[in-house]
Amino acid sequence: MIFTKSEAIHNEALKHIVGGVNSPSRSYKAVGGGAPIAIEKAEGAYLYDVDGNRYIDYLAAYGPIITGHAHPHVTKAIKRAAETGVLYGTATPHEVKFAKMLKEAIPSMDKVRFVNSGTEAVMSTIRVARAYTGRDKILKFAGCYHGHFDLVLVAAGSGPSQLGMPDSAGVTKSTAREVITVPFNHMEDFKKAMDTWGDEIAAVLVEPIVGNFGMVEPKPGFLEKVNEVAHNYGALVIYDEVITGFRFMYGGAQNLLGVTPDLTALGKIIGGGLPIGAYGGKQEIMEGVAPLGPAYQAGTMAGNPASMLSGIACLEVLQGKGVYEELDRLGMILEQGILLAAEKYGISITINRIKGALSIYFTKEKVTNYEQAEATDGKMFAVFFKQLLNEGINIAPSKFEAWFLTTAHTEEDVNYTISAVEKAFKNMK
Ligand SMILES: Cc1ncc(COP(=O)(O)O)c(C=O)c1O
Ligand SMILES: N[C@H](C=O)CCC(=O)O
Repeated sequence: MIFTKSEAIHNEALKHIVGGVNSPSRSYKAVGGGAPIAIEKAEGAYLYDVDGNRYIDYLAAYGPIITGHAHPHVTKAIKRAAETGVLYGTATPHEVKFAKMLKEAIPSMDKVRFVNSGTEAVMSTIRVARAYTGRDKILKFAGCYHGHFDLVLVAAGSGPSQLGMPDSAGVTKSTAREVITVPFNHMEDFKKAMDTWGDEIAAVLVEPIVGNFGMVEPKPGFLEKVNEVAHNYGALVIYDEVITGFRFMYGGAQNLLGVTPDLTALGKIIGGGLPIGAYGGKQEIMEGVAPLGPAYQAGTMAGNPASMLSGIACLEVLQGKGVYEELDRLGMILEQGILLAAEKYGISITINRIKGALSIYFTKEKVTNYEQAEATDGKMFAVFFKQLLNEGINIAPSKFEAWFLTTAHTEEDVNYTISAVEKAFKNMK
């Protein structure tokens, strides 16, 4: 494959955009460097770069594109928004319709608020939890990524970990002191931390199914116990469902797992590809938000009609019969095909898959927490990434990010992908 034009664009980007990328996760630094592919257009399961190469896309823009690129129903909604004015700074019927849809899908949210990103959604839940409890500290789990505001850039997974900087510079020591970090899936450490700081903790923040050091499920009973212990100490529980919301079923991971938080943060999928975030929770907690309560949170672009209409359209597609069953079915074919290929060429891998989302770790060991994910072979991953790219398969340039199937992927796409993986493993053995 030739990447000449992508390289030229990257060289130009380096002169004008920090690191040549608008989010560090997009850089190829963790996979040996090089120019990220520059995309000209996308349709369905495919990306087309400026050099004329086509890729089967499992990045899905880090998750939001669950209906595939330029899905006609979503595109129609975005066109409608463009034609009727994209921002009014007033109330709209769309935001009410969408809020109702979210509440019906995720019943733990009595009231919601729209914001513009997952970062904002999580940040707001923390402010609301602090306002409600009158406490300052939060507890998070190592390797979980919750956006790029100061408080959660401590032991963060995803992009920060990919670049070897889970604790960002620029976060003050006093901010870092407000965050307690414990390993995911480790109840003893969690209990110990709560016994020590429980009375000062406003909220326990958790990705109920982790998506930022690969896909990692909670051990049976873990989240139930987190709820019990947190509530015993008067702390709230916040689920960051920015990745997991509407990923595995119509609703959140909380619906799938049958555990309920006090507050939920959403993003990604609910915007149908346009910028969005939302948060919600129990009425008495949410009514602490301005203008009803003392916790201030605002936004010029919040609830903008384009994101609302796009999000509604995306959820309408996801309401279709058999959508999630098909994502699961294709996910299973992909998982089994890759495992067989690995066995054939003696490559040690572990796959964590939940329905249509999966991660491939270069290790023989199980991966249930961040430490284990970090210990997996990054060099092997880097080679794998480049091999796949050359075969026309686009995944995230990081061993910590997941593969996402979309409603646009076909069995043919998946079978082609398996053959590309097989070729890659053959070259890597
Ligand atoms: C679980 C989780 N929370 C929060 C965020 C932040 O969302 P955004 O990038 O939209 O600010 C992300 C991804 O970036 C995420 O994966
Ligand atoms: N893993 C992150 C979110 O899920 C990736 C998004 C980004 O950092 O740009």
